[in-house]
Amino acid sequence: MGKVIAIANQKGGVGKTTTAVNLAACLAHLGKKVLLVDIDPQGNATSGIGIEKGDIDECIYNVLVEDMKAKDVVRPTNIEHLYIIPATIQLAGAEIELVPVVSREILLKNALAPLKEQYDFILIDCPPSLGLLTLNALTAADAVLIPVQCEYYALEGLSQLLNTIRLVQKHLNTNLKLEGVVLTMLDARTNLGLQVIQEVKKYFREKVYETIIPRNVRLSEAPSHGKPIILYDVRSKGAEVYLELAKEVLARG
Ligand SMILES: Nc1ncnc2c1ncn2[C@@H]1O[C@H](COP(=O)(O)OP(=O)(O)OP(=O)(O)O)[C@@H](O)[C@H]1O
Repeated sequence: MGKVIAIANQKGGVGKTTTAVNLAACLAHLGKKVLLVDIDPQGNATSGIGIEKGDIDECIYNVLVEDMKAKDVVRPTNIEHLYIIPATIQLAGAEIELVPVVSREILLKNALAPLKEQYDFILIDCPPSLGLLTLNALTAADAVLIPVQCEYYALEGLSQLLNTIRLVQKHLNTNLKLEGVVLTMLDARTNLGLQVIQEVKKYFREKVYETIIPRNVRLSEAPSHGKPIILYDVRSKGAEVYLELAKEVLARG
């Protein structure tokens, strides 16, 4: 059975999508069959992986709101072994449209269940909120990976997220584990970074791995330089840190 990892943090711009896209590409490069599920209405993982917005007929919206089968929305990407369920701006209304739906927190879990046997990893790129879409991701996931940008307000935001994760563990998904914390856009290990890690360890008994993604890692080497989300060529130096992260994810199993 494939492992489902939600990449979540309700804080905006902390590196969720950049981590999701590059981790997915690196896991695929290491020979794993990977499905990236974009549940952020901004659709940055979708465009970041190379799918033009005008080129999308069906997306995760049709799965969650219109009951379409997830397998019918999966698309191949230009990267071998990497597939995506795209998102479009249509998804922005889904949280309101789903209000009358009973068990609306488990729609994604149910939709992805038949795909778990077909992929080694399913990565879910969450939107910057703790709303219904993120709850669906946390409920569908086996583990959650938290990108944290180490700045002054990081700890406060993190404690909100960890509180939500604990509530999800209690009420919606007793199997949810913490996969790890990715400290993004850091130049070096700082006191704030260490404080963030300590905070996480207070909440979780599982061993949490820590990966540091430096700020502006050779952005100029990225083939999609100039786009908001950088998808590194896995052979480039910029991808090294994501390859290390992918190896840690594999080692954890
Ligand atoms: N390691 C990094 N070094 C420099 N810039 C980075 C790094 N990681 C991400 N960025 C940049 O920071 C911005 C936000 O990153 P990203 O979109 O991945 O965050 P996000 O948490 O998914 O955002 P949102 O909350 O809007 O979904 C992007 O412009 C991205 O290119």
